[in-house]
Amino acid sequence: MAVFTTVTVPDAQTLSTRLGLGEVTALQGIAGGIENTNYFLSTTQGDWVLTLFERLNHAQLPFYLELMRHLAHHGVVVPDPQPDADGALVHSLCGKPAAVVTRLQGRSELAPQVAHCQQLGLQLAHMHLASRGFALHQPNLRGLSWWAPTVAEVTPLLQAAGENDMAALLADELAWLSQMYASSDAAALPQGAVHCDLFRDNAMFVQASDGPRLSGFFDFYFAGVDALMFDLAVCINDWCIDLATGELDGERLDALVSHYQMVRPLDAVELRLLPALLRAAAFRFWLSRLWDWHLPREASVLKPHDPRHFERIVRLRRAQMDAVAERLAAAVAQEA
Ligand SMILES: Nc1ncnc2c1ncn2[C@@H]1O[C@H](COP(=O)(O)OP(=O)(O)O)[C@@H](O)[C@H]1O
Ligand SMILES: N[C@@H](CCOP(=O)(O)O)C(=O)O
Repeated sequence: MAVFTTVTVPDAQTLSTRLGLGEVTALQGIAGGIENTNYFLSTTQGDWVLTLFERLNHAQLPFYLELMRHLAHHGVVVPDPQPDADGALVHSLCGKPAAVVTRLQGRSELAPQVAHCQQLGLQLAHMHLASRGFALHQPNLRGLSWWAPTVAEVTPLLQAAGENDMAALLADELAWLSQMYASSDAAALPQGAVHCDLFRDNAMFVQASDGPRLSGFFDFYFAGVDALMFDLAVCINDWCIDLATGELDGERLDALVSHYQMVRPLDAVELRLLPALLRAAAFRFWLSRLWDWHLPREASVLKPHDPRHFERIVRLRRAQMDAVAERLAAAVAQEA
């Protein structure tokens, strides 16, 4: 359950009135999620999601909420944060920073098929095109500059637990990725404000007569400026794998990459570095899961995700660089 702070109907009404959203007709806590307090809120003017932020503070939130608003106003299917009379998107409720965003229809597809990956590829590329005009800048806070100190923090804990192989792999992979990021190819990668955590549980689908239709992406609270291909790599490592083994599923990979390419063709350096960025994206989540596992924080991460899943993926992507490069080139060629 993810209601850390209880919100009453009068509390919600106060905020709804301030935002000009009408009378509250329903308020229901949302069970999913691990980080924030979320409620479905219905008013006489529509259906919304009310979030009370348990970790992020007022100063940190404008980047994420303004990005969502920018994307929503440029035709991308994302929740639209509602402003107050002064145009502010970050509000206060029950002593916490809060936001009210439009509610997406549908549900997450936790066993995505080719058709879901095609939709994801199209909409992800649209989102990357739309984010180009976004004026605020914040780096990906879970990027390379977070990795080195976090590896230093986690390594002694792994060693104390007798996980010396794991600690060695962490160090080796960090060294390889640091070198990759220092290359001229990496410096040439197109960048933008990207989601950085677009796993299958952060998208919604509705069923249309011709198949699933992506109704939106949400949970932008790890977004930041990074290579567009890093965002695509995060998606591939979650949407296009066999969850039990971490192995890539060729058909879903082709579907995602070829449909992305239809909207935003990859340039040569992006295609060349994508296998390396698959390693980077796997490493990022392996490390954050190790960090959550060994250094759990109060009032967040109720049930830490299993780091072993991403350790497996790191090992696979290291071993499969050439095979993955070939497969990606074929997927891109489908649409050339
Ligand atoms: N804009 C939205 N529209 C519809 N449902 C949403 C929306 N935002 C969040 N949800 C629902 O709330 C749940 C928790 O949201 P999430 O952002 O994952 O929480 P947390 O930040 O705590 O991890 C999601 O699984 C989804 O069901
Ligand atoms: N997707 C990350 C964890 C982030 O949690 P979220 O619920 O905020 O998406 C992972 O799987 O490690």
